[in-house]
Amino acid sequence: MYKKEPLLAHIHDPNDLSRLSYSELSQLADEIRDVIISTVSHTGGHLASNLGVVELTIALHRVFDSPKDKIVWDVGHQCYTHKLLTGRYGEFSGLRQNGGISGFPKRSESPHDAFNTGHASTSISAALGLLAGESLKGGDGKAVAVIGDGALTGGLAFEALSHAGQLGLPLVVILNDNKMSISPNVGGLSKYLSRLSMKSRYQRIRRWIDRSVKGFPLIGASFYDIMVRMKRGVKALFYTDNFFVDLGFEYVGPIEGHHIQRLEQVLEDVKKLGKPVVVHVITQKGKGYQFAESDPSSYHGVSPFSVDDGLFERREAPVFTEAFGSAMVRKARADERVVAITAAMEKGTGLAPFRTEFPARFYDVGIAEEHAVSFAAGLAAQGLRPVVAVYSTFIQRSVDQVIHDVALQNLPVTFALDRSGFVGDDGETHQGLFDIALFRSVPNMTILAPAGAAELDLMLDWGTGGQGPAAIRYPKAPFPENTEAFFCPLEQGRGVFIKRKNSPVCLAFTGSLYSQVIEAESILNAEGLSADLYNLRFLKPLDEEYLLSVLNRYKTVFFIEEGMKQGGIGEYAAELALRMGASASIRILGVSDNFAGLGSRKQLLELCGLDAAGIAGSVLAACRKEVFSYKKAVLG
Ligand SMILES: Cc1ncc(C[n+]2csc(CCOP(=O)(O)OP(=O)(O)O)c2C)c(N)n1
Ligand SMILES: CC(=O)[C@@H](O)[C@H](O)COP(=O)(O)O
Ligand SMILES: [Mg+2]
Repeated sequence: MYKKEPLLAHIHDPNDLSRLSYSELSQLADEIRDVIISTVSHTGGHLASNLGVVELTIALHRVFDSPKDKIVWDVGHQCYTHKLLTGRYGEFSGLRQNGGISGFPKRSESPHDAFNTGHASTSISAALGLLAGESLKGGDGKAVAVIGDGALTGGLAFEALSHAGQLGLPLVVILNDNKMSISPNVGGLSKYLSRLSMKSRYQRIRRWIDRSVKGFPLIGASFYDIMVRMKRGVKALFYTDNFFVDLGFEYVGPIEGHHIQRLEQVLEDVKKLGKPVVVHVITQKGKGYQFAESDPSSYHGVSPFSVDDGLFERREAPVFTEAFGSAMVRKARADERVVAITAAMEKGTGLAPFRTEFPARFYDVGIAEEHAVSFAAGLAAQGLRPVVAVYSTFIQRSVDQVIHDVALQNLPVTFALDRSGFVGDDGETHQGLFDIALFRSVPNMTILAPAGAAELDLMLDWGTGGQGPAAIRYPKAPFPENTEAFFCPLEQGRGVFIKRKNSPVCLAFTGSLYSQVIEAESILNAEGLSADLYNLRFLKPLDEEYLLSVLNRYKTVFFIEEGMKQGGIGEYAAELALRMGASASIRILGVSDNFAGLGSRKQLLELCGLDAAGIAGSVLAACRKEVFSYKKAVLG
């Protein structure tokens, strides 16, 4: 059979697209899908979302003149085709790998990446800012925000739509509607978009009328009036309300999102409109890969898999998320006040079994973390015990709601902060390194860090049974085998010793680093040193007297935390030691004042000296230094 010359390798810049025919563009789309599927099957990544926007991305790059025109990708998890068309085909095999290219847009990577994204619902604000900036500078570059129906459920997107309607700048908002967030999209907005799709007939008629009126300029005022009246009549019939139009946008759509030529025609039209416009595009998530088409949720973000049968590589051990999910079901069985809330992360947070057993006590609020927290506060004020299950990185959205709506009223809301610490391949936008520092300063707040599943269970009891807010932080990692110490009842503000041999050195650690600390101790033993191991459990509040007694027992205490050093637990202990005159010298191992980038959790722990070898190395270096200064002082 005749084999077609591959095209993708010859696309170095979006301008190269202009010389391709529509049949070549269709071949290019197939090639792009093949590259995405085969690469992601090795690297992991966001498969289904990317497969859904191949044609849309090609059309956008043919119509708009990137990088002069700015295309902002919401969340950015669907930017793979964009990367392949903007000179990164050669680097694509390093997708999401340490030293490779990011799975999200990065301005540092390419001038075509107009704005960094990763968290949802920022694109309209950012694109509007880019456009306003261009206009102030007197330029004529355009701006496009590409936002999914899921990301549009976030409040920030609505704030931006409102402002854009007010400014009236010619912002193009592409609403990529595939009826899916990670799970099926939820809420009134999702239903509204479906209703809009059903009204597509109106749009066709409206355009036909517009064309007819424009086409007969000399036909006289009376005919024009009739047409305008007819247009109003049609509007009354098919188009009673359009949210976007009411905000000051033109609305076009819905348009089939896998037909490059048709997309292009519409985009060419809206480019010339000179006012804000929403282009409603219907796409299929997972398009072109049967397993992803039939189960887009499971193929949203994937680990490596086999292309032929769609099966994922087996994970070695159960992870904290699963321990949390099972614990939640047990708590709900025992206490009917327990309810669960997720902001569009039902699967990721392990709440699917809870939802199945307690559908009436489960709330998916959409990508709306701020609302999730204030909503939980309301439930708590009614005597319920809400648990907001949210990734550490996404609770950053809700700092004010945690302070203003929950902590100020001392309401018993439990925050289950999954993915606390390094999350790996999503990179800097998703690392969960700030929660300790963000919430340690909040009065009434309790922060807990389990080292294992049994401890997580105890902590969930503590949170749901307590009188005020509690955050439980745990990593994206397998949980270690339970040991006796994990079952010790919790005592407010105190940790628990995992090993205690009256060594001169103590390693005090946040739970997620349990395995690394245990292994570090073995390395130290092999070097002839021993260390006591203290699992902090509580990161706030701390029983100062007790902590002081711990500090006074050792020559050196290492505080080892999977989070930022600034505002962390070690910093607090150092201040306590100084204030109360503790004898121990304090060392802090944590993440220094920097954003942690791409790499697996293992690689990032290594990079920050928080893996077993790094921890042991720091202890050995400190002890050697201390022996050296002792020798110098005592022996001269
Ligand atoms: C603030 C925030 N919350 C949650 C997420 C996790 N998340 C990433 S993509 C996604 C679904 C997005 O749906 P949509 O915008 O419709 O894009 P699609 O994947 O359907 O193309 C979610 C919930 C996020 N990135 N940011
Ligand atoms: C893009 C995004 O924010 C999510 O899809 C995120 O990547 C999910 O992370 P996990 O794979 O850890 O659930
Ligand atoms: Mg969607």
